Amino acid sequence: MSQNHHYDAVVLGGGTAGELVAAGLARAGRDVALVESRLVGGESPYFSCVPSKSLLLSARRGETWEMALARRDELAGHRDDEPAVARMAEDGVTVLRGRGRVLEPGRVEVDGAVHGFGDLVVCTGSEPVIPPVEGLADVPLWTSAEALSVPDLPRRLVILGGGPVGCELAQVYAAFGSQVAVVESSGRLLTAEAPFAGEVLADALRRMGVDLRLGAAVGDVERKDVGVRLWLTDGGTLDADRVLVAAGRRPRVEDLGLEHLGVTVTPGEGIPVDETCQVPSSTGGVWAAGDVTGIARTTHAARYQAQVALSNILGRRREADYRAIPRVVYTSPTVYSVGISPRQAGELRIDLLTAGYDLAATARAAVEADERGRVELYADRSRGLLVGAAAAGLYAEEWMSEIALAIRAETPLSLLADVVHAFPTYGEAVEAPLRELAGGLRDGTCEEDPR
Ligand SMILES: Cc1cc2nc3c(=O)[nH]c(=O)nc-3n(C[C@H](O)[C@H](O)[C@H](O)COP(=O)(O)OP(=O)(O)OC[C@H]3O[C@@H](n4cnc5c(N)ncnc54)[C@H](O)[C@@H]3O)c2cc1C
Ligand SMILES: NC(=O)c1ccc[n+]([C@@H]2O[C@H](COP(=O)([O-])OP(=O)(O)OC[C@H]3O[C@@H](n4cnc5c(N)ncnc54)[C@H](O)[C@@H]3O)[C@@H](O)[C@H]2O)c1
Repeated sequence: MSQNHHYDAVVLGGGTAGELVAAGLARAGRDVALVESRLVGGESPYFSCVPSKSLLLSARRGETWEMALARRDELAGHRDDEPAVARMAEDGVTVLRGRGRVLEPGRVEVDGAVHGFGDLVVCTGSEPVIPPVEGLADVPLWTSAEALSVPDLPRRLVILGGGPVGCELAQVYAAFGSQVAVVESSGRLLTAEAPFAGEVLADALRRMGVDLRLGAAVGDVERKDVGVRLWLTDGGTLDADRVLVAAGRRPRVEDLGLEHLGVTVTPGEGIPVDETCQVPSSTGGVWAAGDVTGIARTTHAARYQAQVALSNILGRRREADYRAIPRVVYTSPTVYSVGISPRQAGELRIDLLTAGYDLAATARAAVEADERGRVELYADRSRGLLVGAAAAGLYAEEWMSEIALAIRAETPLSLLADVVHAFPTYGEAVEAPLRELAGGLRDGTCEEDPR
């Protein structure tokens, strides 16, 4: 096959990470092509972050489903990527529409046309995992992409998975009147995070009428004359008009031809990257950023990795540091986690010192008439440093940012314990646990709240 054009760099995948790398390289004078098989912009603006946050906000405001849909679709640009394509063109990026696949070192095929490249940046994102449940393939399924782009409001919705996607969408659909059940095979919601966070959220969802089936898996699914019946491993059954699969996502690494560059990929696992976002390869010049690396799987992490890759491709060495990337579930109340979780600490054998505080004890909770939630801070006893935190509470995504900074900057606990917060804010809730941790590390004990 003859080659069309040689680019300094080809970026595979035009989502959050791919757009940022391609635009940055083009602005620096490189000849860049961005290959995108679906919509330039990727998941975040059209199928994930933006529509889900829009619907959650509409639910909190008490809007009708019709108003919420109109707002969601407006914010998602009606899933038209022409403005994004135009922005790429303004930056000097050539957009190649189609599926990209590496043919050999320095050559990539995009829907039959061959192009040359110097550097290759893989930003192909992730895809939903469909669990191997008997009968599931024979019933009409939604993944989050359908749930966030179609206009239907199912009367009875069963969600498989109680992670961030399952919890956010359970709250959306319950708020607008669907009868929602969540089946979560582990014993609790948000199983990767601090146990109290899942409990606060479970309480909020149950109060909205969500039927939580925790510790049960779906054993079998059968299509009925009307809807679907699901048999659970705990002996229970659920009837639904729609099943939404929210059972995790996996990096999109297959059929990219990376083996031609000496890159080993394992289905279900991220493309390996070093701290500069470079992929070990036999040719050099291979980079990856975003969900495809399987490292942090959020839009802000995709942007961070894209900036790191961009800097290194341009010859300015920069290393990624993942110690304080926030993980936020935008339900009401919000669940915010950052750094090491208690579960990870157990896996890594880190001896954690924990201090917590109920938000109900803040004056702000009384003012807002919302006393739900708690904050917990985790220090590494051997290093004497704050290494993780979790909070469930109103606006936690905003007032917990200082804790991310403290973890990233390794700010001494004695200094953090001296920081003054405005009254009356939820942010005051971190003061007592910070003092408790500082005191506990000094004395080898963890003191009671001295207030
Ligand atoms: C329901 C939901 C809600 C979420 N909410 C949030 C949130 O509130 N905040 C947050 O930070 N994160 C959120 N996330 C995560 C966030 O969406 C992702 O982390 C982010 O979109 C990853 O960006 P990316 O650039 O890595 O991949 P993507 O945005 O997925 O882009 C990858 C692109 O590559 C293209 N592609 C793949 N293979 C090829 C190929 N061979 N050739 C050409 N093109 C290809 C795809 O079509 C896609 O457009 C949410 C995720 C979900 C599912
Ligand atoms: N606000 C945000 O930043 C945000 C929001 C949503 C999603 N995300 C990203 O999207 C990714 C995917 O989220 P997710 O919630 O789909 O995945 P997840 O892996 O976090 O959670 C999936 C859950 O499904 C459960 N599960 C798996 N198979 C099951 C089965 N057969 N039956 C019942 N339960 C089953 C698992 O135990 C797990 O708790 C996350 O890694 C996250 O980074 C981010």
